Amino acid sequence: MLRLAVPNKGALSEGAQSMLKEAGYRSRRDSKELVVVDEANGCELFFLRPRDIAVYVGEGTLDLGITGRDMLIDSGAPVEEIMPLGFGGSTFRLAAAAGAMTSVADLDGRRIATAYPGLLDKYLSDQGVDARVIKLDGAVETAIRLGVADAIADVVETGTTLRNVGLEVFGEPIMRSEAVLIKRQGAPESPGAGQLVRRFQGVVHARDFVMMDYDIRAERIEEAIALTPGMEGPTVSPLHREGWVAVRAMVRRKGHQQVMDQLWDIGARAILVTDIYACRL
Ligand SMILES: Nc1ncnc2c1ncn2[C@@H]1O[C@H](COP(=O)(O)OP(=O)(O)OP(=O)(O)O)[C@@H](O)[C@H]1O
Ligand SMILES: O=P(O)(O)OC[C@H]1O[C@H](OP(=O)(O)OP(=O)(O)O)[C@H](O)[C@@H]1O
Ligand SMILES: [Mg+2]
Repeated sequence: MLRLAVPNKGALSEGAQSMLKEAGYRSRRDSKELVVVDEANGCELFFLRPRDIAVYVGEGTLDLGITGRDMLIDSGAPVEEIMPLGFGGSTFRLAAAAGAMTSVADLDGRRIATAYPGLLDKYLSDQGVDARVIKLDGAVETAIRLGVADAIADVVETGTTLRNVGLEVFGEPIMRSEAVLIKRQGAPESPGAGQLVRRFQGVVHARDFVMMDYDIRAERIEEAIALTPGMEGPTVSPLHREGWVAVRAMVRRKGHQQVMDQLWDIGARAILVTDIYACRL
């Protein structure tokens, strides 16, 4: 049976559960359920702290896991990313009191509080900065006010938490993260893993793309295909009306309104956009 680690709480938990549900796997009945056996799909789901997931997968006790890219790097565990999952996006950034610091070089000889010491240590040594890393468990933004640190390195999504305590980011983002599917480095493919990856890719594509249908005069078809090339190529079918064709193609959700404008400008009509419920490309 395929053994998969899923975040049990926190910022990645809901996204991971929706992804599993859309991919046809069983979900847990309540948040206290720690192991779910999905007989129909031949897999077992283990609900674990997101921070521990890379450790379990790195040890080889579990075949696959869903965690954050930042947590994966922070853990230092021997795991690799199979695919990004398109949710749980964040940046990992340095911050200090407004106006106090402008670049990473200002950190030399200073104290930096973080819940991600592995990730921060690696960054500081890459940058050649000698600073003291203070490891905290969370709510690190308060460490500056309480005099425990001069700067912090933390997850920033909307920036609201930083603003609320009068801190400002400085320097370039240390990294961009999102939820990722991971496996042990160099591990052979576990039975059932290929199917799970294809299903997850199907969910990611179904969210990223829309289906576009429209009618257009046959002589403008090449221009239309250039705008909506589809995957293997769009489906073009004859219309009952002489000289017209119907076109059907998958189009990226982002920017699909612009594509509709451009199709309209070359004479396309009855342009319809629909969500894709599921797909396998
Ligand atoms: N707004 C956000 N706040 C925190 N983490 C986020 C956010 N958006 C996405 N993430 C991602 O979620 C993961 C952190 O998850 P979570 O917050 O559950 O862990 P944690 O902070 O160690 O746990 P806890 O908050 O329960 O102590 C990271 O990969 C992070 O990049
Ligand atoms: O930029 P924002 O949208 O404000 O989000 C970022 C904040 O959210 C996370 O905290 P979390 O709620 O996980 O608490 P924690 O610090 O205890 O982990 C993170 O550590 C930041 O504090
Ligand atoms: Mg957190």
